[in-house]
Amino acid sequence: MTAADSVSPSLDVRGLAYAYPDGHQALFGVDLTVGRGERVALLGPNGAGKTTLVLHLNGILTGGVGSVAVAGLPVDRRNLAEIRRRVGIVFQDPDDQLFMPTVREDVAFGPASAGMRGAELEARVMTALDGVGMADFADRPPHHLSFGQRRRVAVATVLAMEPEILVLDEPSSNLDPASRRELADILRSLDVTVLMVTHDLPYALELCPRSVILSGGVIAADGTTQALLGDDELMHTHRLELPFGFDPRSVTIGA
Ligand SMILES: Nc1ncnc2c1ncn2[C@@H]1O[C@H](COP(=O)(O)OP(=O)(O)OP(=O)(O)O)[C@@H](O)[C@H]1O
Repeated sequence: MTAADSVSPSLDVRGLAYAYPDGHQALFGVDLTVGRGERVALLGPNGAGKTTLVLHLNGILTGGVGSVAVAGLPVDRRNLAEIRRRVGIVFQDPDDQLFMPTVREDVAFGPASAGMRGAELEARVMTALDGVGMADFADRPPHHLSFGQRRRVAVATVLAMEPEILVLDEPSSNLDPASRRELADILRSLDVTVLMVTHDLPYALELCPRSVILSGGVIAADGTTQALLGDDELMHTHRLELPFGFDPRSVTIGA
């Protein structure tokens, strides 16, 4: 297994342009660099190209113009196994990621597929489950857990691969306020680079010091989440709306 390059940024996207096979151009030259340990929210209206961008990060989509590198390693067909270890994507529906009889087996699946066995595997699984506060649930069937607990286990399945970057698609969706807060605390406690795609702007503000707005297939803004969400004209232009009465200056951002 290639060691991740410790000097390069976690993610380096340069000039990424992509048209779907039907000819629809979804990305028009995206540049995005995310440094080690940063937490960045990827914001933008429906159809902006956020999913298209994310699917390029681990090579699910390829064939566009430009380049994507993860910790210095270019995303291309020859590197896909290592890239998929480095880029952990947590999809919106945890049931897309949980399919084994027990939580432990689900979390073990990735590292075991990469050849890990025995005490090393068990330690890896328990560290990942501890990280999301689910160690006590290791022997439970995932389908007996609540939605919020299943989402945490889905995060653990990705953490067990010790990714360079954790990509979360709408992590707060369908969570009650307590689960939402608990997941935010967990994500803040992790020592990993985070890219979070979300329409939940208060959650972006709570978790991510930096945000990027993708709109019409281009990066329209990149700055502190507080500054972006506080810019009424920018928000209006890109169809981003804060909940009524929400003042982004009133939130203390967790570093
Ligand atoms: N398989 C596909 N074939 C053709 N066009 C597609 C395909 N998937 C997405 N698109 C188009 O590409 C554009 C970007 O879509 P994408 O799903 O990346 O947006 P998004 O920002 O993730 O939106 P949302 O917030 O609604 O999830 C949209 O215009 C969409 O219709």
